[in-house]
Amino acid sequence: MTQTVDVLISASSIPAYAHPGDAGADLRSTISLVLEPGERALVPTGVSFAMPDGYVAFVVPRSGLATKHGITVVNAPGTVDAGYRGEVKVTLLNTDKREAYSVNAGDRIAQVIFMQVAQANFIEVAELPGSDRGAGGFGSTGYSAPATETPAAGSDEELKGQKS
Ligand SMILES: O=c1ccn([C@H]2C[C@H](O)[C@@H](COP(=O)(O)OP(=O)(O)OP(=O)(O)O)O2)c(=O)[nH]1
Repeated sequence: MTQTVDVLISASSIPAYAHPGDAGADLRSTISLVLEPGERALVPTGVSFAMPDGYVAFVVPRSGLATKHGITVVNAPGTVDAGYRGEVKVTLLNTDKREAYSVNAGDRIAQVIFMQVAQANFIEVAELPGSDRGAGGFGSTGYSAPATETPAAGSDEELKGQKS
């Protein structure tokens, strides 16, 4: 079942979830603007929140705008702190190299996701405990599919086996 949290809101248009169970509620622009290729702009949404401590709101791109028009959120996920009472704004970027993108007032430009977060209680130590991964990162596990015991259907090994 979907968890909910009470969030106080002051808004010109209340963000809506398109479907039951959706994680993101759509944010609308309060202004019209044109983003030229490669251009970014800080876009007001007309909403301000008060959420409980221990929560954060993340401002993230809409996949349709990203895929069809190259519109993204520069700092995604934009972090709205629980204590922030100002207007939520979205730093939109038009990554398309050729096409300008027009935003009309009222357009759904991004979405906001509410999540529980913990603050770290930093405990300084001389040496960190070991782990399976250790310090490996940044592609240390490679990029191709891991080798398997059984060759995939249609693989070279399987075809060779059929021939012999
Ligand atoms: O996409 C975003 C990101 C942030 N904010 C607001 C809410 C957030 O609580 C505040 C500060 O954001 P952040 O901490 O990311 O910015 P900063 O550059 O570190 O500024 P500050 O010094 O004010 O913390 O700005 C937005 O409205 N939209």
